[in-house]
Amino acid sequence: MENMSESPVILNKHEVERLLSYEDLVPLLESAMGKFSKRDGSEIIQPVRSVVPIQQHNGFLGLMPAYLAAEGILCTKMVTFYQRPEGSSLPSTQAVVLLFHPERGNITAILDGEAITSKRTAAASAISAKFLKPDASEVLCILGSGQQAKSHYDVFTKLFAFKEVRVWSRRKEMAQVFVNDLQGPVRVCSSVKKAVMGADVIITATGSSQPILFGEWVKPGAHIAAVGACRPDWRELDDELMQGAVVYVDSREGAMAESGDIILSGAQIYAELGEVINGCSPAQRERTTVFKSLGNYVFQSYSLS
Ligand SMILES: NC(=O)C1=CN([C@@H]2O[C@H](COP(=O)(O)OP(=O)(O)OC[C@H]3O[C@@H](n4cnc5c(N)ncnc54)[C@H](O)[C@@H]3O)[C@@H](O)[C@H]2O)C=CC1
Ligand SMILES: O=C(O)C1=NCCCC1
Repeated sequence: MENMSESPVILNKHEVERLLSYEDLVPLLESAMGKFSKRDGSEIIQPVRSVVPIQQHNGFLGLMPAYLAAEGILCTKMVTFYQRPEGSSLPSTQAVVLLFHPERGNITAILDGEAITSKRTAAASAISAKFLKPDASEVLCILGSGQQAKSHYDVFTKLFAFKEVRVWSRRKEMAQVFVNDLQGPVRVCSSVKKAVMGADVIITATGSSQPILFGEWVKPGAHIAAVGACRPDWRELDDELMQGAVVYVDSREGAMAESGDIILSGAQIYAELGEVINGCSPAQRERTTVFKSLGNYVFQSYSLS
């Protein structure tokens, strides 16, 4: 979308949803993750995001600039996340992505960031599963029933052939509402333990700040895409799980600054997912693996630019 005029293009949520397909996004994101992990500053510059905590409202504002020289992408995302009470009509995650002309510095596009965040995050988890899930993966389990749960359901069922999909949400009726909106069969589970027992792939996409997923319930060799708990004092996974698994991250610096599951458990980071993509670190599929996702790189606008 080349915009040479003075006024930036403005795309709302529906337009972004229509234009941003997983077919485009997944391979582009995989390539970008690989480039990022080379730490070759001439390819991708992306500092750890700045976060402004908004403690009195259980939220934060994140500022996420990035420059992808080869692709000519200069952009920043601004995102807020608020822990909302169950049933709140407000979205927990809201965002805008600004694209700049890398030579001239003017703003070329203003994009709704909610759909970008949903799809980009789910695409990153799908890439982690592509490399790290057990070879014979039959059961997918999703913890949470919000925006990320939905985008993860969409891309995981699109890319992989699971025989069974389960969902758990802290209020069972919310899990039922979630399932009612989907096309395929999904089993609503009444506890995290029931949902995750025997699952090959587990997605944690909740707003929790305390562990909800415990290592003793997880099938050895399972792959966990841990999407929530993006603050240094928030958790979704317990110490046993974190310490016993092979832990992959999107960005080492980001994880050490922001992931409560890593910082508070003392778990060692084994590799960045980009290092696996580049063939520099093995994908230990036979072990229990955790991909701790933080979203800490702004390839959000990649396939729209
Ligand atoms: N890693 C990444 O790149 C990204 C991570 N996130 C994170 O993903 C998580 C989910 O985000 P959204 O789906 O946008 O939020 P959402 O509000 O749409 O859904 C949150 C879900 O978590 C559940 N939940 C909230 N508090 C809980 C608790 N204490 N225990 C158990 N379940 C709880 C809610 O019932 C709901 O099902 C958040 O933690 C958010 O920060 C969001 C965007 C990108
Ligand atoms: O990468 C993002 O976008 C987000 N990451 C953590 C939670 C809010 C959104």
